[in-house]
Amino acid sequence: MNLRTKYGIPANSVITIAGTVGVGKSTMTNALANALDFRTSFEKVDTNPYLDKFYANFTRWSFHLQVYFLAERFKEQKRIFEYGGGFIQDRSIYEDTGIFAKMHFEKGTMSKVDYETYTSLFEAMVMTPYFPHPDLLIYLEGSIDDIICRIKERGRPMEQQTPIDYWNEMHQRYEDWINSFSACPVLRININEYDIRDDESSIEPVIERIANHIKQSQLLKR
Ligand SMILES: Nc1ncnc2c1ncn2[C@@H]1O[C@H](COP(=O)(O)OP(=O)(O)O)[C@@H](O)[C@H]1O
Ligand SMILES: Nc1ncnc2c1ncn2[C@H]1C[C@H](O)[C@@H](COP(=O)(O)O)O1
Repeated sequence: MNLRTKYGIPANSVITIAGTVGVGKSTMTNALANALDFRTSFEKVDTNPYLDKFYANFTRWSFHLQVYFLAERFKEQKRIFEYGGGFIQDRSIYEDTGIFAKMHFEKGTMSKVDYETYTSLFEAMVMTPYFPHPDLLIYLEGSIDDIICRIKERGRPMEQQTPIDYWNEMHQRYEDWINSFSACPVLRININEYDIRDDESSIEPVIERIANHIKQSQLLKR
């Protein structure tokens, strides 16, 4: 019996993993998909044509990058829908607007007109009754020091050259954002509560919590 069946997680569930850069979303996405026998939906970092340029010049490329991410995530949303669910998704679509676009607008690295154009596109595409929200958003949280260590350890050049203040600000914004997030049920997990890199079996308690959370949310919906 696999862990999905053992804990009664519906085969068509869609679980999205949220959290700041470097917190461990991709690692968790892989671990959960393997354990539950679900498909994965990843952000494509290496083939993103704007990401390097964006890190080199936020003001010049922030609008282009947001539109690119929005299109990519929307295509992924369609793919998930066409398969009928059964997916773990690395980063939610809500973070693009709630964290990144907002932060760049408020810091002055995205113009007001670009931000308004982007927001209206996002709302027209996502905030409609036809857009399927995930069954669960897992929010990974950890201390800024641990997260910065992970960003350094991963070693993406564009992120190494980015000032620490950028990651500090993002970390704070994530905390504020998740405290008022209500588009779908949320399970908060601290990165010190599991160790899937060195101990594969530590995924099982996480799965048990996911199952309980999905069950509770379904009861509340009735
Ligand atoms: N549970 C963990 N324990 C220790 N290191 C981890 C853990 N999860 C992820 N990492 C490491 O942290 C870095 C960032 O992880 P990643 O999953 O790529 O984060 P994200 O997708 O949130 O940006 C990687 O080097 C990864 O190996
Ligand atoms: N919407 C976004 N705006 C700006 N930058 C973004 C956005 N979504 C992801 N990113 C960046 C952040 C990281 O450098 C890479 C990949 O994110 P990760 O959290 O490591 O999966 O893309």
